[in-house]
Amino acid sequence: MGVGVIPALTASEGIEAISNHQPDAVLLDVMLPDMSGLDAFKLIREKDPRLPVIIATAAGSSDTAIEAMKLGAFDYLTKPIDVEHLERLVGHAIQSRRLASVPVGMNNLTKPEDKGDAFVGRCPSMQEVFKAVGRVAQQDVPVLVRGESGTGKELVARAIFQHGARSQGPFLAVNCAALSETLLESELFGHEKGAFTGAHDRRIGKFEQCNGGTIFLDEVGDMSPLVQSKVLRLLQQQKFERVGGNSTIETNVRIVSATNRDLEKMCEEGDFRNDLFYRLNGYTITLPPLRTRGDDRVLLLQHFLAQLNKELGRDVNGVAPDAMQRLLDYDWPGNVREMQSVVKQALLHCTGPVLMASALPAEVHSSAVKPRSDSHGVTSATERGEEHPQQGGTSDEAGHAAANGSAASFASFIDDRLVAGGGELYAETLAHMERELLTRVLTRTGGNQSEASRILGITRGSLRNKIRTNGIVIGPDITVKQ
Ligand SMILES: Nc1ncnc2c1ncn2[C@@H]1O[C@H](COP(=O)(O)OP(=O)(O)OP(=O)(O)O)[C@@H](O)[C@H]1O
Repeated sequence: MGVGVIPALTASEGIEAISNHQPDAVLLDVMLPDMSGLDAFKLIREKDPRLPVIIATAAGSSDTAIEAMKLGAFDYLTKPIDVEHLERLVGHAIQSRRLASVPVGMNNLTKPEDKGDAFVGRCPSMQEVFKAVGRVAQQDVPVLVRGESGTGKELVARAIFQHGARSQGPFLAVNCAALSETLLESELFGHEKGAFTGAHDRRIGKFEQCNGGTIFLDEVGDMSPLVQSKVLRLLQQQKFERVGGNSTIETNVRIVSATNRDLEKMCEEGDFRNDLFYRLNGYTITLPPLRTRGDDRVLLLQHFLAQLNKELGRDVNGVAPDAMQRLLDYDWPGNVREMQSVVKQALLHCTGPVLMASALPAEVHSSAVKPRSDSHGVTSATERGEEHPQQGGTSDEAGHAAANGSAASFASFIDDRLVAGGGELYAETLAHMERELLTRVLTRTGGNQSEASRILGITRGSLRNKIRTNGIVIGPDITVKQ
């Protein structure tokens, strides 16, 4: 996995190693020569309550691990250890450590010498966001972070946690769109042994684990009605039951949630509970789309150039004027995340010290013809070409022109890459095809994701992830029926 490992044979050796090396995660056995795993866990937790600890336990003796999870351990593994599961858990633990501990540097809240993730923003609307974070972080109210995909909602959630009164407590993130209803319910609330097929042991959920801390519910608009009602009760009473359990458990968590969906409209249409919306929305912070952030776009380009030059071992220190113009003309449907990925792709294709327009990915080029969203708000390079008014004609003709146009743009995409020398052409071409396919199907279904996932033969969750990772925007001005 590319992680360094520091072994320790006793609890006291381990605790000393934690002080000396400040690891990102701890793998802790429960059978230790000098003390019980639970006592070792308590000592580790006293030192650093945010350090993710994964407990390893023998099959059939998971009680200690479950006890530790109630006290905030990250997760547990049963022996014999399944290496793939171990890798996954360690990966999640490191990511969780990063979310909780790497400081988010907002200009007006942290000093320049602070190391961490820069939250770049000088335009008035971003300054308002930073001020709002400053205002609300110390109040223990639920916060709803809104904004299109890739605008920085997770950074805001981390900043609220880090500047809040619970900053010494745990911070756990759950993506509500990534899990099926049953798995999400169990992830959030835990389950009792035998609650459903495959529930071999009791499991402690994130709300219980995160007691005293902050939980980040990402894509909160994707929760099913059942999970919505359980979260509502939790917000009202700070009480819940594990799935399949009778005893009521109390917890004390602060909820920061995020969504790119139109929750008001979802409430009107009965897809989201009104009462939950008001509870989650103690305070709203809305991130502006990147295309409205003026000169921040240049600041962000410089920021990503510097960051990615370092990461990729490149030394590209300028942007050619025509490349800059294209980057500024582009409307960034996938916002800051898309800019990060465009700069990365451009650096990989760049051959000299200056970033030339030819190194930019195809979607940025096709926006040179000023884009507009289609009537369903689904935008992509291809759709923009397709709907360009100059193409004229009937909608059928436009459709054929679009099909030919996409074939041509696809061929030229491959040709451009061949000229640039390739390197990752297979992966890039598949990504290009995927984006093309998704935007066409979503346009055909009028933005209806259920219908689109049926046509595509993939689950809705998987479609949502693909929409997100491909930076496809289904705008707020359309009716998106789930
Ligand atoms: N203003 C910014 N300055 C620097 N980096 C940023 C900024 N905004 C976003 N990023 C970076 O862009 C990426 C996407 O940000 P983030 O995950 O916070 O977006 P999001 O709105 O939560 O996305 P999604 O809706 O898809 O979950 C991250 O790598 C983040 O660090």
